[in-house]
Amino acid sequence: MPLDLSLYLVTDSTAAILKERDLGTVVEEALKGGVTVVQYRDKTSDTGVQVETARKLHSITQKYGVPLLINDRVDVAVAIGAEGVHLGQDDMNIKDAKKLLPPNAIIGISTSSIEEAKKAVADGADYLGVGTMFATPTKTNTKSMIGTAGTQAILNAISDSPSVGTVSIGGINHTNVQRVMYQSHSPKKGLDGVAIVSAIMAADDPKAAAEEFAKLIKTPAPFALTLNAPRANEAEALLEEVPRIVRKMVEVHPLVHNMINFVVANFVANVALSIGASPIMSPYGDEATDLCQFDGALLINMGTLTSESISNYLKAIKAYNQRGNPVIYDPVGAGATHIRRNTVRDLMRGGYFDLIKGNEGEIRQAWGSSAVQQRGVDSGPSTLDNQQKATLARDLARRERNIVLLTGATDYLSDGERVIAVENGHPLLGQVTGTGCAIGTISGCFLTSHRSDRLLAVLSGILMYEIAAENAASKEYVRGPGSFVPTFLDELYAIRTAAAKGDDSWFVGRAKVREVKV
Ligand SMILES: Cc1ncc(COP(=O)(O)OP(=O)(O)O)c(N)n1
Ligand SMILES: Cc1ncsc1CCOP(=O)(O)O
Repeated sequence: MPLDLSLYLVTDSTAAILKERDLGTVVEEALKGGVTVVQYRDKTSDTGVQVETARKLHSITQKYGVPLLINDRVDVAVAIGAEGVHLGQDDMNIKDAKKLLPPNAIIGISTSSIEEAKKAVADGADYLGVGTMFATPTKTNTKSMIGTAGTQAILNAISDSPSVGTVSIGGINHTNVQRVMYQSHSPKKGLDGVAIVSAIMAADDPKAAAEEFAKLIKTPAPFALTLNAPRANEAEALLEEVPRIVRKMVEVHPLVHNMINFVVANFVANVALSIGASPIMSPYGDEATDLCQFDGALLINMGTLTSESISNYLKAIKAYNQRGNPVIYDPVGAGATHIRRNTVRDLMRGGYFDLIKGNEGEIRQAWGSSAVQQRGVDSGPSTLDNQQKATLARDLARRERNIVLLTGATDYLSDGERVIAVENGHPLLGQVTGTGCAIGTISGCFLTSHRSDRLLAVLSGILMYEIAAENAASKEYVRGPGSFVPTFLDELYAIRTAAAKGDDSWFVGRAKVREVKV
């Protein structure tokens, strides 16, 4: 029987999940919906009951040509002639299980670290249950939550073993399954599927739930990033396209939904209006289901975080992710408090960000560096040299499979392959609150208007913004931050007006951009 791990059902007979229903009926419905493997997992029944139940389930799975695996109990698998077993780290080891099982039996094992995964491969496992992906009420005694980043690291470590299958398990549902498959991906090895308990077993209609999973697994995530192969002179090639992308953004007049801190909301809304976009400031997560229909971008800026913000953010991220519209994350002050540190972790687990934008301290926190202590929202003294900043931006973008912008005197922008350094801008930008936050909004406008190359979209936004700042600062009547702000808005507006007329002269010879090799 071939092993197709794409939609792997793990059974659960507890009242909370199975309710009053018959296990065999629920499993059969799930099989009708497209489940490709069934694992019988029963932590409480006596051996006799387990053998009887397993035999009944086997007669059902055989009708659908789907393998039945038994959780933990090699003896039960042997007794009923099941296709294989799923073992935990504390169960019988693979070598001993092989002695008891027929030669073609399937053996899977749970792994939550690189060491466990490498050992499982060396011991001859057919597939690995990799997890726990996300916290789940179905199993609370899990060893560690590894998320997509931990899963990617495991896949990377065993990428020279293409024949060993992998499924992710823990907290996977219809909302996150595409992101789990997309982000849990190393260059040479991706997941073969997902293992699901409650999202199918507890569903009112297990057949429909399985069908929906099968459909989602086959379809690329709506936010999947197409990586454009770097060209010989990448920076120059990108720059040639910038004026066209700015013109396009002005034409599109994009909507940008800002969940932004109250300190900068007014300024940021004015920046968006000046460039020809349409801003809406809405911290209310339930509004996102309506707002995302307009195909604009969502900005999450956690500058003035409250106890209610997080659930609002997660609702909005879910709506925009499902629709495939850009989501930008600005983890303001990410390393300032333990609440913010946890929020970064929870939001990054909770949804997909097309762009993560922040200063050095914030990007290091998003990466998960320990001992990042920001003083307030400032980055604090830099601990990284330029090459390290470029590498950090590249690594985070590669891990998250998105775009990362690390801001500073030099901005580093990466899609995981290319790294572009931008040296435009003016020191007065650092003297006005909200000028950093506005880059998140600007990026949203450009990501909405130009979807085929997200790095180019964000680069175009940064250049429009920073060249306008240089133009403003060069006026002799600009004496400091106070006179800079209105002039800056005027200069953004001037570029927008020029672009609308097809005039690209604002850009000629102005970009200070280079490609960084890391
Ligand atoms: C496919 C898959 N992966 C992981 C597990 C978890 O197994 P284990 O760690 O042994 O925990 P229990 O399931 O025994 O509670 C699994 N069952 N299936
Ligand atoms: C068996 C198991 N092992 C790790 S998490 C888990 C339970 C997954 O359940 P659910 O799919 O309901 O989150």
